Amino acid sequence: MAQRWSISNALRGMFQRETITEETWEDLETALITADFGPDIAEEVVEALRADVDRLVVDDPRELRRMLRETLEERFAAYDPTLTLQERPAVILVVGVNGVGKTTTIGKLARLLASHGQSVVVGAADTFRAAAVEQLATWAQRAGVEVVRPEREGQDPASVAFQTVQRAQAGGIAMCIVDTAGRLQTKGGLMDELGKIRRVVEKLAPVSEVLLVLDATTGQNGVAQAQAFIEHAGVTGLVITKLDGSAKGGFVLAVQERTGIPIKLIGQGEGIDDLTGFTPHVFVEQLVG
Ligand SMILES: Nc1nc2c(ncn2[C@@H]2O[C@H](COP(=O)(O)OP(=O)(O)OP(=O)(O)O)[C@@H](O)[C@H]2O)c(=O)[nH]1
Repeated sequence: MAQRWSISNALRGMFQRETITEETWEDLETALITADFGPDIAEEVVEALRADVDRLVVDDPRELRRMLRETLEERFAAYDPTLTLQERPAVILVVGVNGVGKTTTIGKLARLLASHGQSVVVGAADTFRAAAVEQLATWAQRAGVEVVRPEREGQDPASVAFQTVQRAQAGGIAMCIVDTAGRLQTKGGLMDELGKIRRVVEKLAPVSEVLLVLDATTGQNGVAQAQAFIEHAGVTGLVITKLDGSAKGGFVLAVQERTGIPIKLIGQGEGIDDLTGFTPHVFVEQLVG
């Protein structure tokens, strides 16, 4: 089944024509803008392909499809999507605004790492809401990994993060994933708290990854969210969630290029197995069809 974010349907008419015409280019630009690549990237892609088509004297739209895949794949692959988890323990902080899917992503990631034979502990440094702690504990149980809870409601999140890393070190646990409370990128005090969590954790161990979770359905607004987190939390990778509910496959490229931070994981569903690494080749095959 075609992914909802695929632009293959939008491109269908274009590839059914016998030759490449002016309408072909208009259709392509519209398809790219509709998919939320943003006007700048859409224009750049169309211009680059136009130049190649002229230079190589191509007039078969099927050849243009192949060239479109290549151009997009090259742009997607300009960043390294590999998670850097060599430290022991490898500490991963997960940050983002409210409701983007942080806790769900942690459950899925814990499962993914555990299925590769890694021991994992997750820490509930979202101490504002008791329900958030329980939600994380439920995911940990599903993933078959340990959880460190706050000792009391409202405990300093940095101290829960600290205790989670201590637990990993004491138990020889390889991976330590810390959940943080959702926060609006405009709330300065809460953003500073992320810096504190990081500094406190670093007293024990280096932070291997700071993953910023972005909801694909928010589109270009996600870029503004990303900038503030990048400034305050030293983000090393992006996780794009809810792509299954989005028609905005182009957002993935736009956010990566505008922030300069690689996409490392993609969430496409609410189930525990609905998280994958980001593979530009596979993504573009599905995107262009
Ligand atoms: N369709 C879909 N839903 C998702 C995905 N990831 C998360 N969700 C849903 O998004 C909602 C919010 O997810 P949470 O994991 O609670 O989000 P959070 O960022 O931890 O939320 P706060 O702790 O309130 O900031 C839940 O209903 C999840 O099931 C995804 O990839 N696809």
